[in-house]
Amino acid sequence: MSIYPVEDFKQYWPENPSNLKDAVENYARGLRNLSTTVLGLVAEGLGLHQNYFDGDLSGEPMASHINFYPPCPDPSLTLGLGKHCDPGLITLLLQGNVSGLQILHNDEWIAVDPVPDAIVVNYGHQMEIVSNGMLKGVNHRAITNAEQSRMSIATFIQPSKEGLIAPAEALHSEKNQPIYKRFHYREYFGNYVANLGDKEKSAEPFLVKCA
Ligand SMILES: O=C(O)CCC(=O)C(=O)O
Ligand SMILES: [Fe+2]
Repeated sequence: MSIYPVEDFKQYWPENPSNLKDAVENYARGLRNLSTTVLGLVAEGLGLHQNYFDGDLSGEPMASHINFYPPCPDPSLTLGLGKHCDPGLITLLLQGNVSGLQILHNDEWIAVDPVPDAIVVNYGHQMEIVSNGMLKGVNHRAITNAEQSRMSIATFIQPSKEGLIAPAEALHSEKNQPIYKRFHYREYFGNYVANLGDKEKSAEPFLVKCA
């Protein structure tokens, strides 16, 4: 569901339970502040201006996916959510207290176990592109377990669809050429959906090819 800007979406949220709208509003505002803080710190860490990710680069309305994974009698037979990389800049993930998230690192799936009240920050694919490959959009998936159901809420911070994406100028040079061309996020996103979240296939048309 779309959660931010609150004024644009509050009218569409369910009326029941009666405290839901206020709870979602608090959550949405809190997550927006958190995302601004995190993106400011990441920008600084990359040597960019603290406001680099403000505006179009994080301008898409914030949407939350509420994922519910029922217990699965034989988890070896199915995944809760298959391997993918989130498309945007960062994803803020609340994963409750049941394990299930795994990230792919050096061809190995590694569990990211929940920490009480903590929010996981995953880099999305646009972060990799804007940082010209310095940061990596993380491939991840969710597994099921036989005993407990699991719920997670993933909130996506993404560029506006008409926003222009390109490696930040300060992060490439004569020696360190840009890996990606400039493109509109809309073009990427269409490709992402068509390729079911596959990073390499989604970015293929936007790669700078060496002659
Ligand atoms: O359930 C999880 O931990 C992961 C959810 C996720 O990756 C997503 O909604 O994009
Ligand atoms: Fe994801």
